[in-house]
Amino acid sequence: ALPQPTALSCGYDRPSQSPDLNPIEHLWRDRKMTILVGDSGVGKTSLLVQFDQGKFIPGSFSATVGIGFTNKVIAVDNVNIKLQIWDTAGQERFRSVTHAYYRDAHALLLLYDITSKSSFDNIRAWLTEIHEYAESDVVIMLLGNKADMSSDRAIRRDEGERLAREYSVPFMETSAKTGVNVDLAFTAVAKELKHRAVQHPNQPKFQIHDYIEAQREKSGCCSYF
Ligand SMILES: Nc1nc2c(ncn2[C@@H]2O[C@H](COP(=O)(O)OP(=O)(O)OP(=O)(O)O)[C@@H](O)[C@H]2O)c(=O)[nH]1
Repeated sequence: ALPQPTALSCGYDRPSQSPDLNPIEHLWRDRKMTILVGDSGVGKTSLLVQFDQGKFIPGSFSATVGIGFTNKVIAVDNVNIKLQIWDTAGQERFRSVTHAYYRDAHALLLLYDITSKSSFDNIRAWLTEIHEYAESDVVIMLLGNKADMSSDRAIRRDEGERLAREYSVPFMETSAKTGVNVDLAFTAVAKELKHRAVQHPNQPKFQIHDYIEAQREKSGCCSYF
């Protein structure tokens, strides 16, 4: 049995699949499980707090213990997509706990810290784990967090882009502190999940790239590829 959620917990009900519901109603009922993963300290909890509450709590770093989740509803083309976002502990000693959740994940946001070379170098190992434990059609997005700390940057943007391209996953740099690209990252995931569930349930496709591109053209906002 999976351990109960700890921090951020606000109740968990499994999606129910009633045959007399149309696909849109199923979407409303279903919660799309999205998991934040990456080394300890890259900013997973901070990213979720910024997305959920629109704030950044500076100060001392307190590592997540175990795993917890929060629910968010994102309107995508008049359909409400419920994301159940799980914040995992990056520390090695909790790794076996988080592996158990990969299998049920619809989406994974994989973070590194642009000021930490080791967190970037470990992305390949994270991707290996994801491919081992998660479903093959899981939506994966690579995020280079702490984009506000450009003076301490250890990983150039193009290095992040290159790695993402190598694994065919979308990429952007985010800042949990300033909020840059935070909403966009979660919205892009929600759009992709809606696209897969409603329009092409059997043909997963990274429409997410197109969406990010369109947003960039509209606002000039985003660091992406
Ligand atoms: N400047 C800056 N600091 C950040 C950002 N995101 C997180 N931090 C800081 O980095 C430290 C670690 O952030 P957390 O969100 O706790 O990291 P985590 O990935 O959840 O760590 P674990 O729970 O151990 O896996 C904290 O001191 C945060 O304030 C960011 O975008 N910019």
